[in-house]
Amino acid sequence: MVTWKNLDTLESYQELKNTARVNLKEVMSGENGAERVKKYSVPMAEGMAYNYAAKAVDDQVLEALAKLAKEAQLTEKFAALYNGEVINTGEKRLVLHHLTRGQLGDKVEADGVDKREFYLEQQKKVTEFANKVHAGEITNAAGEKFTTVVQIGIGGSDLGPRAMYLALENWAKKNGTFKMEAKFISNVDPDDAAAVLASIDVAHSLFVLVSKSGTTLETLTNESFVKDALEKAGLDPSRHMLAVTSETSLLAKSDDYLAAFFMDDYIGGRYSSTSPVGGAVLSLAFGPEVFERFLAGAAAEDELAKKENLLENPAMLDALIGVYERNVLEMGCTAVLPYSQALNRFPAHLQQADMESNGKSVNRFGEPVNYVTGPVLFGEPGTNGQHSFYQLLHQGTNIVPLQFVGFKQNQCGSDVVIQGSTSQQKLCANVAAQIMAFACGKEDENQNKYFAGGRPSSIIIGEQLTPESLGALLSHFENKIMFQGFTWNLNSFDQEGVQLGKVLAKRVLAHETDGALKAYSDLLNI
Ligand SMILES: O=P(O)(O)OC[C@H]1O[C@H](O)[C@H](O)[C@@H](O)[C@@H]1O
Repeated sequence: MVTWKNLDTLESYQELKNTARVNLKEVMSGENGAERVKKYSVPMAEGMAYNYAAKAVDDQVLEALAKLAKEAQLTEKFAALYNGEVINTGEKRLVLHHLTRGQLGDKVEADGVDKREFYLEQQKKVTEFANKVHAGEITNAAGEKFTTVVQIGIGGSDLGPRAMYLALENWAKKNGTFKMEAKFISNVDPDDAAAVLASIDVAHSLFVLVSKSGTTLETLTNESFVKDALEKAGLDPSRHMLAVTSETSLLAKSDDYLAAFFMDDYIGGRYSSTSPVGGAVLSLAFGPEVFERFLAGAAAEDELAKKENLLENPAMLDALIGVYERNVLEMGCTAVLPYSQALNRFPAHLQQADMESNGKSVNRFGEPVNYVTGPVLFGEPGTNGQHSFYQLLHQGTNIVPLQFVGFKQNQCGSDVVIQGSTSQQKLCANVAAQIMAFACGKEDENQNKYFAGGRPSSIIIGEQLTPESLGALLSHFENKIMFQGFTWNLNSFDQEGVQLGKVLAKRVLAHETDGALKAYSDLLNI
């Protein structure tokens, strides 16, 4: 049995607050620092490692964090989740995204079926469909092969799949598994759909309409936009569109689609990349085998999240160091900085995954909490970010904990030696340099050129960004967010905070406004 308690009622949290602060600059200098880099590292799946040498922790803090993990029953709560308890209390739902990629515990039955079987069956349907499209067995009305796939969706039905597609696009081209180009339409801004439509050959395009609820205004509007374009091109939309939705949504009952693949209410939108929400577009783009390799990487990382020993559980450790930074060291933001161009949109996906999950002021029982919860998360790939917002990270008045991600090898294999080093070496040299610059700073009599240091970071290092390591990376962050939510005693799986704006926008469109909202409507010519 697990008990759900607020963080500030836990004894180990008080103990953690009383641990001595670590002087990062000191501990990362000299041979001491070199030792830490070797010692403070946890293996992840697929040969990756989570290295936290440059975080402001030492053995005492880690011990206190281990006690906190125990008292907060993080392992037991994760087990309760994957064994099918109603963890999403706000919506009274199970939370089963792990089951889309593996079986971590007991068989979970809901709605009268074995849920693992249900997810496998949907994945099989996606695989069969994608194989038929690639083989030219499913074609357009003229009998020609589809060459492009366009995902229409927003939020969780866009960000994760889009980030994953971009992460593997060049890898697939290099490895001969690239099958179809993918594009994404998300924004209700008509310029988004128009630009995508103008960039493709609609007659040879498949459109995947993705909406778990089947009611999202932006997605339904964009569906109409695309249907209109197909009709204007003399094409039958039902020969070009498929749907990914929950079985209970209205979309599931429509005959307007070539095929429909299902998820259910137990897969949160922002956790749906490993369901058909990501599966359809990724299988069509790269082949189902690549998608399965991605799932295998996620499943392997999920297994590590079950480990009770904090120092062997990278997601739990990352989560608790984050809680320490947020609640004890009082740092309000966090930045995710992948030194990999392919992870260009990964921070955007994590913005939703993290902030929509843990951006909350009430606990899982709806009672206000007396401590801070999820941080503001942002990020950009390095080295680009270095020439942009790193100024604030190095010398600003806020200390922002950083999460670097780096790979030893690039994806495309092409590189050049300029001034004695390859571009890949330059990329990796930069991330190493940044970690040390943030941790140790630099003395200077000129205050303008002085770097205080003491700015904590971690780095996930992998061999290469492949389907497996991408899956592992995704799982790591999903599980990190989950463990933080457990520690803060939040329900990380609902998102009531997005509702109010939707309701007010409807009112504006129906011209049912007064006061300032009416004034804004007038200003915007609605
Ligand atoms: O997949 P859908 O039901 O269309 O939902 C799309 C998105 O919109 C909602 O407003 C939520 O904020 C997101 O969590 C969700 O991913």
